[in-house]
Amino acid sequence: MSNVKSKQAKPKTGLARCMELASDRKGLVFLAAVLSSLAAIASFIPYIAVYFMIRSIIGVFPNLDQLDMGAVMNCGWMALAGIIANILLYFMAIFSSHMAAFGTLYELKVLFADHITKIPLGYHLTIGSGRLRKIMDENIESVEGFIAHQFPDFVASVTAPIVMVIILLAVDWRFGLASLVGIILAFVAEFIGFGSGEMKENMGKYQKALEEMNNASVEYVRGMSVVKAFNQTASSFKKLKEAISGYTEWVLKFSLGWQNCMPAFTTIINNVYLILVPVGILIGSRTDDFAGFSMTFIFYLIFVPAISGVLNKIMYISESFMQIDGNVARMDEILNIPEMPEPSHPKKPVNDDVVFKDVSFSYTGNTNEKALENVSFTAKQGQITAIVGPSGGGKSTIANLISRFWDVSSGSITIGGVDVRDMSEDDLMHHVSFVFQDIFLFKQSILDNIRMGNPSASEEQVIAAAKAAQCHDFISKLPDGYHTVVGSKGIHLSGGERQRIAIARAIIKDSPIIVLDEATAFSDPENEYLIQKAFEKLMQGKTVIIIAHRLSTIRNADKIIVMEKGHLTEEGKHDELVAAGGRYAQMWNHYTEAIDWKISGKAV
Ligand SMILES: Nc1ncnc2c1ncn2[C@@H]1O[C@H](COP(=O)(O)OP(=O)(O)OP(=O)(O)O)[C@@H](O)[C@H]1O
Repeated sequence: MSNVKSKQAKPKTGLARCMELASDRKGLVFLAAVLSSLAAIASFIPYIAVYFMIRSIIGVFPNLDQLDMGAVMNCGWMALAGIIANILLYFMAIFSSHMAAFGTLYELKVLFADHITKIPLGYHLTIGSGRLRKIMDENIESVEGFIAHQFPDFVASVTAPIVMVIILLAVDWRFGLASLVGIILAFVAEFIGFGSGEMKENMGKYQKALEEMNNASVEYVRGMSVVKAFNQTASSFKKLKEAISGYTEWVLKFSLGWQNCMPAFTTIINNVYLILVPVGILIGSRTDDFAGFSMTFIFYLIFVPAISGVLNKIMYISESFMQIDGNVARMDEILNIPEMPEPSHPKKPVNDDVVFKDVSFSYTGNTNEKALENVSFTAKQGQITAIVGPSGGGKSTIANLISRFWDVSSGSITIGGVDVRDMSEDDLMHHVSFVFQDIFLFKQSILDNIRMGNPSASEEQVIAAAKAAQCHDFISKLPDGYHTVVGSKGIHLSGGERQRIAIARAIIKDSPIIVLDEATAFSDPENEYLIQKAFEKLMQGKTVIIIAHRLSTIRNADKIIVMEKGHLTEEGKHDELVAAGGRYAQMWNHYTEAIDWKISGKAV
């Protein structure tokens, strides 16, 4: 991987960053720039040819029979050659720039895809898939568009005005200056419109708001069932509503920012004769050589409209420059997330004890907002350690840190005596299996979904795991059995069935450590019974860390730890903790009261 694509790139302008990204293809980019400039220069040739043609005609007027037809024809050919040269040179420029752009895009996408698999998994939870998709699809694609189109046009928009100014001043400096006034005014209007810091900032905010709206829309669509179930509307989904309002605000600010400059710019470039004609009248009324004057004046009348084309191009390029600045900044924001460091000499755990030692962690990097503070406990090999506590206590954070979704801020987590940061990613993933509440099934066959836990497993092994996870019966009843594709032909799996498939996945993975997030609610007692049975199979002989929501399931746990506001407040077996009369005892009393209430409520 080239240094140029280093992910720690400092903030740069979009142009500089795109050039850096394409630096492996400098030759092609340079060729595109040269060809594009030549194309722009060639585009002036027809105007000059037409001028010479008219000059030949006026030179003999009214005696047209003295007209040198050869010279006139040559002018015609010259105009045609200019047009063809412009087309060919521009085609070759675009061809070269596309060659450079496609190669760069390919590498960038591979780099980005590789990078997002190496950043801490926790970032995926916070960045959001809508935003990542937009960056991958739109922001990175725009780098390709910029190198392929806007860069050659940008070079042409620098060289063309220079050549144009030289021609304008060389033929007659007075008409030249008169023509330049329009160009300068147009540039001023454009600079006010697009070049101001405020507009750049608005463009950045508009792009960001678009991203947030994307993210919120994806989330809204995903959570549609919940929104509907609670009889809510899109406008009541606060996040989406706010994202749409934010987008509306910035798109309006950005668009309205143009409202004065755009008409000014358009008026100027469409009225290029505004100053030229009065100057022409002034000079013409005082000249002794009227024939010479009229030739020159005609030249300017023919040539000056070419200015509009050049200035129009510059305007669109200015807009794309603002966009690319924001696009590469957002891409670099992700590329600059440090990758999870991999140990150079990975160590192997000697057993499957999981030990938290003085672990503190903050999601924000702000040490005042700790999600965990000085948490120490040991989950012994082959034992069940349950984590309980009120919402926000830090239970999921503990689970996430074990598999390095994030790295601890201080302290250490070891597996079999080895800090998880000193284990290779493969080894760590091999050692730990997760079963979360939020289960993701791919649109693939159930067989492949279970096999995800162990890609080399045979069909028989998959079926054995499914049997252990209590899902064989319902899978067998599906139209294509294990080969039924999830989500196809109206196949719908219940929450409990999905959870059992996830358990089958973990069973087939057969890692020695299981981190389990017990589901908070089961739809029916039968499902609950089956899931419990599946859990029991999964937990057999493993080191289990279970985030428990119903205290009945953990009565027999070897150890229970109570988490409150990021602190481990109690630790022990069920009976010990109940006897201690602390927070756990209080929770247990509430729990048994609730059960009693349910039973007596049923009896009434
Ligand atoms: N991705 C995140 N970014 C920032 N803060 C977070 C993130 N995830 C959790 N937190 C914060 O960390 C603290 C601990 O949260 P955690 O999810 O670990 O609690 P929990 O005990 O699992 O809660 P619950 O039972 O509701 O799932 C909370 O204050 C929470 O707001």
